[in-house]
Amino acid sequence: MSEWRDDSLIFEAAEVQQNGQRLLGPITLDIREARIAVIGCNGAGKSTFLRLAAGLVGAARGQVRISGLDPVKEREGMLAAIGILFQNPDHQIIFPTVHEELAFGLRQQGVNAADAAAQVRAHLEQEGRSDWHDRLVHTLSHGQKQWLCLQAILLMAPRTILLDEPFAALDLPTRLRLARQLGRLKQRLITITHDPIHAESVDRVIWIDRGLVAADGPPALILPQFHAAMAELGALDADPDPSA
Ligand SMILES: Nc1ncnc2c1ncn2[C@@H]1O[C@H](COP(=O)(O)OP(=O)(O)OP(=O)(O)O)[C@@H](O)[C@H]1O
Repeated sequence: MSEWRDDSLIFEAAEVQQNGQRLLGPITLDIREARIAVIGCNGAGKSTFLRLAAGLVGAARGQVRISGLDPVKEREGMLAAIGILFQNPDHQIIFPTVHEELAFGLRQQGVNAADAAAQVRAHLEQEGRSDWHDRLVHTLSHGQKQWLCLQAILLMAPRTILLDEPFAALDLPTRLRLARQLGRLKQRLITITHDPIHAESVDRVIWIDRGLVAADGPPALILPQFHAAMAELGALDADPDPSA
């Protein structure tokens, strides 16, 4: 990552709209830290924010620049710049077998078929899951599919990895293993998390509320405000009426 001259993620008054309705923004952020947590309530706009960063949705207004590139227009450049792990692995998986799924991203990055196959074998072996090579993806559990999707991204080694609640469906040993694996990575990680302990360990916390950045800064500053607001909401029997 350090060899790359510009690994910034810049959002300039960026807005996401759906059928003329604003889902997110305007958001203005300049992200250069290595470990970022994105926090907020259900429906706040966290996944939409990751999708905007990955170029899966375009900015209806304003702009997004990943390493200086427009993530919607520069799809090829994005393969090395950014990878995203969706909340639901079924939205991500394309191929019927584990080895095909793992090799796909590498092939997209221009690795030849033989080298991609060798890398996949070596990776599964290193993870102690060589027996998964020919497994049919539809026979995997939800958590196993999520693990597979993450391994596919790790094989591609993009400079920034976007993770939408990566631990949500994982059992404890896999979660601990994965946390260690992620902790060792040189890449930037931007993680949507509801886990307060994880959020405490990052360089920067971005709190999204009703499609806007409610607060942004070091965890020691942001998390006490966030937890106080969440405790207040949790004390109510229902969310406040947004139209009131
Ligand atoms: N394609 C869409 N069409 C209409 N509304 C959408 C669409 N995608 C998301 N939304 C709405 O945008 C808002 C933000 O959704 P988003 O998935 O980004 O929230 P989130 O913070 O990731 O929530 P959660 O923690 O529940 O995963 C929600 O109100 C959601 O209903």
